[in-house]
Amino acid sequence: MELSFCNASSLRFPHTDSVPLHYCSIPESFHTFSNSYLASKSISLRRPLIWPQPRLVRLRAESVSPTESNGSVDKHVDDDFIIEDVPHLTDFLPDLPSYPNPLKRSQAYAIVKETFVNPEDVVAKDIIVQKDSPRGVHFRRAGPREKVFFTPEEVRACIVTCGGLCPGINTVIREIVCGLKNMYGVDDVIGIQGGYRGFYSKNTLDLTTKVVTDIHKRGGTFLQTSRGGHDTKKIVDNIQDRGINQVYIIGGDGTQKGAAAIHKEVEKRGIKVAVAGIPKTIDNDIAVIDKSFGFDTAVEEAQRAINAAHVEAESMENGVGIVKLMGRYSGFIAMLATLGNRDVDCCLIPESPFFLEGPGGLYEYVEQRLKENGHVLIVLAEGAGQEYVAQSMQAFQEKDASGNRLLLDVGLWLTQHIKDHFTNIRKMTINMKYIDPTYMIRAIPSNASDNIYCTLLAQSAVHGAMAGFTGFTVGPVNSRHAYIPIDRVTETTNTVNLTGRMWARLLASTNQPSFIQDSQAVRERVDKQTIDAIHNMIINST
Ligand SMILES: Nc1ncnc2c1ncn2[C@@H]1O[C@H](COP(=O)(O)OP(=O)(O)O)[C@@H](O)[C@H]1O
Ligand SMILES: O=P(O)(O)OC[C@H]1O[C@](O)(COP(=O)(O)O)[C@@H](O)[C@@H]1O
Ligand SMILES: [Mg+2]
Repeated sequence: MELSFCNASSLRFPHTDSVPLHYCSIPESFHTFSNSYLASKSISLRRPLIWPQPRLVRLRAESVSPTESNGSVDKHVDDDFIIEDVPHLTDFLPDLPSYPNPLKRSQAYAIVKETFVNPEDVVAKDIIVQKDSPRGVHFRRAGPREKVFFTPEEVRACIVTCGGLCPGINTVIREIVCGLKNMYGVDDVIGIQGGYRGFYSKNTLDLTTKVVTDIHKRGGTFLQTSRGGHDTKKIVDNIQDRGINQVYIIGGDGTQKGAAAIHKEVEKRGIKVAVAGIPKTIDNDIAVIDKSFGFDTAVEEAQRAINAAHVEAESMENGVGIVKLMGRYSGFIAMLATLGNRDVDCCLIPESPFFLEGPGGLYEYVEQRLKENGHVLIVLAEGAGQEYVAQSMQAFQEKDASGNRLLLDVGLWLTQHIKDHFTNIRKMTINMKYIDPTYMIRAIPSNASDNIYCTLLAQSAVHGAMAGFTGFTVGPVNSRHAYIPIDRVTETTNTVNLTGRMWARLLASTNQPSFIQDSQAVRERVDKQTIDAIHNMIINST
């Protein structure tokens, strides 16, 4: 297939009808797919795809010498060096005064050699490159800046937690409060209770370092959470009424979309409010960042359930242990909990369709393991096989308050089907043990490594907001913390790459069937889906 530029403002897909495209409206994710993807598929462009305004490289006044500086600057150094920058309060409040960062005087940072992040520092999105590959996409490196745009006395910060639970939320809350106080001398931090709707329907909590000192030892969220209830206007009215000027929003993909809407409304109203998103998701489904906080804790905690199922299964003749783990659309917990365990015979995830009957199917494999090993252990993600469950239950699509599709219980469904098959068709007696530990895993406090991660996230968010950045999400990209435009993390979902090496490692470790009879066909399907996704994005953006 060949893609070519027809002219500067339209892009043609020769194999389909012509799809006109304004050069200035190529969606960001297009670029993600584009240069490297297109190159790998031998798709040639007559000129490289580069980011159009306003997402083109913009390093602001902080990084530009006084002679160069007259507001924001396009730093279009190289066609293939791209910085996806985050907004700054001075974008819509150009006369905002700045102040020297008080961190320099703080006890903690007094002897640090380079207290402040070099404004030119960026973090590369892709670190596996070849000699001739484009330099690609970069994000602004997180950390303290020489100039801040708030005095400690003027800051009134708030923290809100939304969506499902995840280990480590309380650590993030604690470290935002302590970071603001201990690094910047900020005393005024309030907690919004019960998620987004708490902005306009509940009283706030005063969050002092004393109040939050022990909360990291508890699971859940000290501030409570909810789904639904996002009303941008009411929320921003409330932010204004309460005199809040820094908003820290902890939550998943839905929450980050809400944060982006708040940021846009704030910008529209021209008020000095920095909006910082801290990504939370136990499913690890947030794009761009390496991994979400609480994920390691969840994988570790899942071992207890998997081990229990294994003990049960191996203690009886023809024991079948099934464990259901979280993962709506992304099977990361199931995949890594399986890889970390080694007793698991089969892992089923939403990304990888499976089938039950016939050669290469699950029943055949279960029977083989029962004969070879006397027992079998299956781990499955809640989103796996939903199409089967929906068919057999003739369910209609229900949604939760946030609009997420409510899943049917695939664990119970699979348990019943395996039982029926072996009892009625194979006339074998099996001992089935099904464990669903999902809420138990989510509700625990984070482990030590996640606590460290949560601290970095919280402190990076505080540094970013104090430096006047806004509309950003913070997170590690190739293990260096970065400020990422919120839209960037919400426009796609992080899922297990079936054609990547990690899934192959799992298959090699469990020796389970891949449920793929024709791997070339799957690769082509994945490729086609990618091309279709690009195509759809182009259509949607025109
Ligand atoms: N597209 C959206 N725009 C604005 N707010 C949203 C959007 N999607 C979800 N939200 C809000 O974000 C919050 C959490 O969303 P949810 O999907 O339940 O959890 P998570 O953030 O963990 O994905 C809810 O209050 C919901 O109303
Ligand atoms: O029952 P609840 O509280 O709605 O949560 C269930 C969902 O929450 C999750 O744990 C995480 O979802 P979010 O990231 O959207 O909060 C999913 O794995 C699961 O489907
Ligand atoms: Mg979500």
